[in-house]
Amino acid sequence: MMKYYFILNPNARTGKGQKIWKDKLLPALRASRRPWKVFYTHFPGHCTQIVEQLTRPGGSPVTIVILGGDGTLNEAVNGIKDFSRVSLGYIPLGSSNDFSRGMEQKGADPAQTLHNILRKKHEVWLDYGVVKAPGTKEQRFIVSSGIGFDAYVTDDALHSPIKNVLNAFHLGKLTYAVISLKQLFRIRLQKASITVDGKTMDFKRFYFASSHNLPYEGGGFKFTPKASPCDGKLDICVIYNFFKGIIPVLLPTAFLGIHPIFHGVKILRGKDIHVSLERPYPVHTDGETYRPQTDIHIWCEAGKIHFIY
Ligand SMILES: Nc1ncnc2c1ncn2[C@@H]1O[C@H](COP(=O)(O)OP(=O)(O)OP(=O)(O)O)[C@@H](O)[C@H]1O
Repeated sequence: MMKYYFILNPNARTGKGQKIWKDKLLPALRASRRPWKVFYTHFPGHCTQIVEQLTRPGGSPVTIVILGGDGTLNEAVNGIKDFSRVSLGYIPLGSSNDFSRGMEQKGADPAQTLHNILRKKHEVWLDYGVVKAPGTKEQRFIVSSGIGFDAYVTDDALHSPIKNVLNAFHLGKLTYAVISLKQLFRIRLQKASITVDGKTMDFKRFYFASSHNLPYEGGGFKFTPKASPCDGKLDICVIYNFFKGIIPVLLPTAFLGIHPIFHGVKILRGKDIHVSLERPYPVHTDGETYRPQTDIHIWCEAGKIHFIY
């Protein structure tokens, strides 16, 4: 019988995920009488290490179920060695949950999702994206990867004390708005050249380009409303040529996915993308940031992930 491996980030949603695991999922799993094992992640990068061990070429088929947020799911996708013998399940226990929002899994009862995974209620072969910059390791993403303003905001939100200060005053929901305004003042706009499947376009006053496997990022911004994780392509949202004062008006419209009505928003689609800048901008993959880059190559790996839900 196929063994189920669960990987739980006990810190997801600042600890609430672990409680859901203990109270709801563990009893259901015990009652299911399936062979299973759980791993707890102890540090960033740990999930990738566990998945690497479980999916080494030559082993038997495994089902790996991730219990955490988008960051833990990203780590799992980055750890898979042999896709052909892995089935992946996901029970969203994180805070932003852009993956489950895009898969229309958001709000689903965790115990019901577990039940569906054990019964393989739905099966699909998902694409994932890859980013590569000169001299760096390839980085996979399952939701989106952006370069520019969105990555500045992500990076600031991960490291800035503003989040804790606002949380102390019960104003945590304002974190992204405050950080976005701060980064808007700071960003030095520049020209960008973007090539999609061999066709090059130039953009002046460039803010960011985010390449998407699924429609949402940043906790609900529907930057690419029509992105599909099963079409073998990525949708790219490019924001450019706006006066800075317009951005606080533009960004809220992205929650509804109606921002493409503005000049200065371009939605592109393709398999192979190059972004080239004059000065480095930071990059994020599924909300985790790494050092600023001037040239990145992004591409889509089609239908590699056997996903059950
Ligand atoms: N034991 C741990 N201690 C600290 N950080 C951890 C631990 N285990 C995993 N992490 C890191 O925490 C990061 C965020 O976790 P995760 O995405 O699961 O939850 P979240 O932040 O609540 O949700 P979301 O990413 O959807 O906002 C992961 O990228 C992972 O690297």
